[in-house]
Amino acid sequence: MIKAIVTDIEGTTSSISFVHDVLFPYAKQHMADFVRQADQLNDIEQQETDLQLDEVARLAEIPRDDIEGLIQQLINWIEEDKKITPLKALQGMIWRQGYQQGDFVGHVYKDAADYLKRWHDQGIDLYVYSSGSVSAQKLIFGYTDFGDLTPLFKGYFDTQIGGKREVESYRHIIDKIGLKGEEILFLSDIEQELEAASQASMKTCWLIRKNDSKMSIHEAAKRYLVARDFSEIVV
Ligand SMILES: CSCCC(=O)C(=O)COP(=O)(O)O
Ligand SMILES: [Mg+2]
Repeated sequence: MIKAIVTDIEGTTSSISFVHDVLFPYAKQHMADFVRQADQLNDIEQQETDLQLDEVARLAEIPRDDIEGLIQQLINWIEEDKKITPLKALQGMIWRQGYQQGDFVGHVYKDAADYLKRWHDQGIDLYVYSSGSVSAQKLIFGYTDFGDLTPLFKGYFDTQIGGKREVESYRHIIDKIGLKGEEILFLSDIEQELEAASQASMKTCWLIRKNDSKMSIHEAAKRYLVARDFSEIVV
């Protein structure tokens, strides 16, 4: 019996095009100003930005005072869709401004919003696991066409717990949730993520959305339980 569901975002609850055609370009467009004007942020945000830029400098082996070099590195990583924790944290801070100013709303498919509400009402614990930072996750679900969906979720996981294609990450998530792996259903559009979750003993379902997936549903169904949208997910 499924007692908890852990869902991916991009390609699962939300369209790939929203992430790639709205969020990533917005972060790319505003990254330089955000980093150059970090001294205008409040104290907590300034500290957070500083910590993340320290980490960018360390990972990219760029001198910490080479601000333009750091900005260029961050822009390159956005273009390459790198799932690097400090990049994801900075993107989340930039997107916060976009959501709060009404530049965009978080895209969530209607079937996802409907079934997340239904499962929540049935007493199933809901969690998110995405490469986007926890604060970016709260934003995309906080500013949707269906209102604020964050009260539906019991917890959020990002790459601080580990990469999404690593079995160990799912073992840590199982520990944190405190249920047996078999009692947790993981939803994703990426086969390598399903494989890692499955190896950690979670149940899985592969989302093959018409506009998001190039994979044929018949091919996918040979390897995993599949669903074209949340209404086809069996809990
Ligand atoms: C939290 S919304 C932005 C999603 C994001 O930055 C990303 O890289 C998508 O990763 P996911 O693990 O949700 O496929
Ligand atoms: Mg995904």
